[in-house]
Amino acid sequence: MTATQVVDLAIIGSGSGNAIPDDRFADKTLAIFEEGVYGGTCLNVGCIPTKMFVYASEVAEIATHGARLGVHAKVDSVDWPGIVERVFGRIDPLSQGGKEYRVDRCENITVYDSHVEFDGRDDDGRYRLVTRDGDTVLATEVVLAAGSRAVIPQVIADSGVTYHTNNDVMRLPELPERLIIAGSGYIAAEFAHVFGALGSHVSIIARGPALLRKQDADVSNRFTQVAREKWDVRLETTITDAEDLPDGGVRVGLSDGTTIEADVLLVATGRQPNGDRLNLDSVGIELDDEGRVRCDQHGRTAARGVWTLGDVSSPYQLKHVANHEQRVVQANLLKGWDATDLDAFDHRFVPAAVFTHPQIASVGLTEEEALDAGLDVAVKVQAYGDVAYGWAMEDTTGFCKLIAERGTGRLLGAHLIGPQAPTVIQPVIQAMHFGQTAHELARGQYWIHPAMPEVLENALLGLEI
Ligand SMILES: Cc1cc2nc3c(=O)[nH]c(=O)nc-3n(C[C@H](O)[C@H](O)[C@H](O)COP(=O)(O)OP(=O)(O)OC[C@H]3O[C@@H](n4cnc5c(N)ncnc54)[C@H](O)[C@@H]3O)c2cc1C
Ligand SMILES: NC(=O)c1ccc[n+]([C@@H]2O[C@H](COP(=O)([O-])OP(=O)(O)OC[C@H]3O[C@@H](n4cnc5c(N)ncnc54)[C@H](O)[C@@H]3O)[C@@H](O)[C@H]2O)c1
Repeated sequence: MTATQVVDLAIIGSGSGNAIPDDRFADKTLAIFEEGVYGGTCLNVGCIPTKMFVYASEVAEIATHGARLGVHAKVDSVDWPGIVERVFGRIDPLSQGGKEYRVDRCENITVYDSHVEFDGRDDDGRYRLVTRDGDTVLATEVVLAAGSRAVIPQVIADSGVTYHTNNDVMRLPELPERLIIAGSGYIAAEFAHVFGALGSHVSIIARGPALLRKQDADVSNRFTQVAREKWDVRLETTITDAEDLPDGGVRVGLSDGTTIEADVLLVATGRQPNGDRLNLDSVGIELDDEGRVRCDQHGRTAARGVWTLGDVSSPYQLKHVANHEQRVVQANLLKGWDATDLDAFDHRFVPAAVFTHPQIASVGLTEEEALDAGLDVAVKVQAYGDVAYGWAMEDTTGFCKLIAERGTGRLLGAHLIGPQAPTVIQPVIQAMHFGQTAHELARGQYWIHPAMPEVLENALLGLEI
């Protein structure tokens, strides 16, 4: 089909962007463009499937290490195709159903299964959007919700070696015996756990001196130490060359002169916003130095009527942030570009978690950031092993690190590594948002005994503020 359609609102990207149209948009005509799988990264190739794999790996990890609790269990076998089927047997119908809902049941919405780019504006000032399939849509307003994509280091791209990313590694036909992971951030840490716990031999190639270096230094160092005990971790090392092996598998050469052979190479070296593939110049929208679409706190770009949200523009590549920004932009679309009461992005206390093993969660400033900001800080590190539930688990590596301002007791940051860290941290996120001090959080409520959050309670009480 090639046609020209005129709409009130065009949305580029069906991830967080797909949540914008609701009943309040029933009187508007809309177009949604999606060049990939409907529903975007989180649903199809990101948060949700990865965590479904992580949970299976967690079960394997616990079984494998039961002996220290007196439970002698072992993992007899891993049914990788069965796990893949379980995960995508649930996810694929959700994606398909989401698309069918928009196509079949939303009369005011047209879905275009194609890459789209801007081609300036027409004489009436409407944005001209042209798809790769040859359709043209003229839109009064546009939302950029185009997300991000995996960055492939030049040396890997140029080598011609077969590599995988998060887009396809979860659909491998069989569990690889040996896996090489390039990168040492979120995705590397999560997939190392997924494949390592299920039985793959994992090699991580990290160019820096530690894994997860954006975390607080104590967390990054502890994680690196734990990781080195179970995976082949190569620090301060880069890939210098790579090739497919004649009988299958890959070989990579490293900067220290060694080589590694494996069945699969996974690239996890960061994600780049997709704004560079939208021909934004034609409508006067700029990217910042990190390649993100520039916008104000209300999600407005420099082009009147063009809004933006999520990975394509946000400083945080996280789904809960994309969802928040989507709600802000959705509200502002309804209020109108010039409204004086526009909603604003709230990026003050953005939490994040890495679902690796041990789990990691953080919110607020690292100790280094707090000191660099010139704050007078109190720091308390409390081991999971100091509280009753930690004893129950025989935990020896987990801890909770809190950073607060001396004098006021204002909570500045929390960094946890250990079982259920993403759940245990939530009271700190809440306290920071609602302005509760460390003392109020510690003593203004009950803490269930002897539950894991007691590690947080004890850390709060231990802060010398
Ligand atoms: C492996 C992995 C695990 C993750 N795990 C977590 C997690 O546990 N927790 C968390 O908070 N975050 C996680 N994230 C990050 C999270 O997935 C993203 O921050 C979030 O999905 C971004 O949403 P979005 O709506 O901005 O973009 P997306 O969901 O990526 O949607 C953008 C859509 O736009 C489409 N598109 C782009 N350009 C065009 C174009 N020109 N024309 C047509 N269509 C276009 C794309 O195909 C895509 O479907 C993870 C990411 C990855 C990769
Ligand atoms: N649990 C979660 O919330 C979750 C999970 C996965 C991904 N994500 C999001 O997706 C983003 C992307 O994940 P990611 O792990 O790809 O990125 P990342 O930014 O977390 O880590 C990128 C890693 O790649 C390394 N790197 C970058 N360029 C390199 C190069 N040329 N050669 C070698 N190493 C290189 C970096 O040093 C770093 O270790 C994350 O930043 C995060 O926001 C979130």
